[in-house]
Amino acid sequence: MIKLENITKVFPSKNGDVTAVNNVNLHVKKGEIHGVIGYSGAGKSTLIRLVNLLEKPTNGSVSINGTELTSLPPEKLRKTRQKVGMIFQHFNLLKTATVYDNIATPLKLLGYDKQEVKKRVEKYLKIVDLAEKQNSYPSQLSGGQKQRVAIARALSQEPEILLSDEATSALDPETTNSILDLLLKINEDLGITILLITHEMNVIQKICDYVYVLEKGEVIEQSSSIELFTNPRKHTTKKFLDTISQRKLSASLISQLKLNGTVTRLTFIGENTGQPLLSQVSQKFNVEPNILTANIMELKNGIVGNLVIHLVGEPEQINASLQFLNEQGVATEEVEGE
Ligand SMILES: Nc1ncnc2c1ncn2[C@@H]1O[C@H](COP(=O)(O)OP(=O)(O)OP(=O)(O)O)[C@@H](O)[C@H]1O
Repeated sequence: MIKLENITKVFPSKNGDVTAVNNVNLHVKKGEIHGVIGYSGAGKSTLIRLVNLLEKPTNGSVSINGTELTSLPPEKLRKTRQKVGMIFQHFNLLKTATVYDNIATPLKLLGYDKQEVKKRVEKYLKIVDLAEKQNSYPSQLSGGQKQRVAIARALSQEPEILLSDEATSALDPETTNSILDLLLKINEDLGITILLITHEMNVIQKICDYVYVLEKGEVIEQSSSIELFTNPRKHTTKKFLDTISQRKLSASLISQLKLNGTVTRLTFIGENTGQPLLSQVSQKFNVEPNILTANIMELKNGIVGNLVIHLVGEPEQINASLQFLNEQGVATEEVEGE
């Protein structure tokens, strides 16, 4: 559905060229939700703007439904762009227009007649649960409601793809959740493919099927969400995971605990709390496992559990216990003090 191949974007500047996006490949299949996560300056905004050619790539190709966009004549590009809706961090609503007109105006400009415009505005306001606000002005709405209007406006052009540029970054956690629920509903009920950029791991956790970690313009790690949450490889990915789980323990505590054992993170898929396995470990081997932190993360496609344990015992017994846990499908990772 969306395919970026070897995409690079270089901005020339007085102090030398800036490579905002460097040789990125990305493939979003129909009906999936993919997320790009990265810190400020990683190149996220540039990357998402390359998808509908709001930025022209310096190198590489962008295809939507098999159509290569970079070589399309303007009229055909305009038509293809209509398949791609976009929502933004700051909503981009017209302050002087009512909710109704914010959605209706772009439709009128596209040439739809009055009846069709009315039908669509009402249909999509209902989908975003704001039917009663059509005569309000943006200043009379909360942030979450403004984003709902922006979503209705994007949907009213009946796109196949929705691009989300930090759509929840300006919202509080509860409102963020309700907007993410709405995006899930849109994806499921209307079959719309979603590509989003974010710096918030909870957004990835809640709605993404697949994740790309972007750093200095490059994708440094990519995988299904479940794989990323169970087996993060890069330091940056682990730092993002630290923001949503109690993965961090103080360095001094870890050093102290390591005097008579190891501190190990166990990650497993499913609701199993890990407790029965730990009982087996202490029965089979001469070790004593103590749970230091525990949490369960609900992802879009499953549940990932995380336990940090202090395993007390002789090194050979500890190694044998860890091997046993690996054989049971539990990922183990030694926790370092930072
Ligand atoms: N029009 C431009 N001209 C020159 N440099 C640019 C331009 N747009 C972006 N950049 C540079 O490209 C790099 C990536 O910027 P980009 O805005 O894509 O990152 P980001 O991950 O979206 O960051 P943020 O979350 O802060 O918006 C930065 O170094 C930025 O300064």
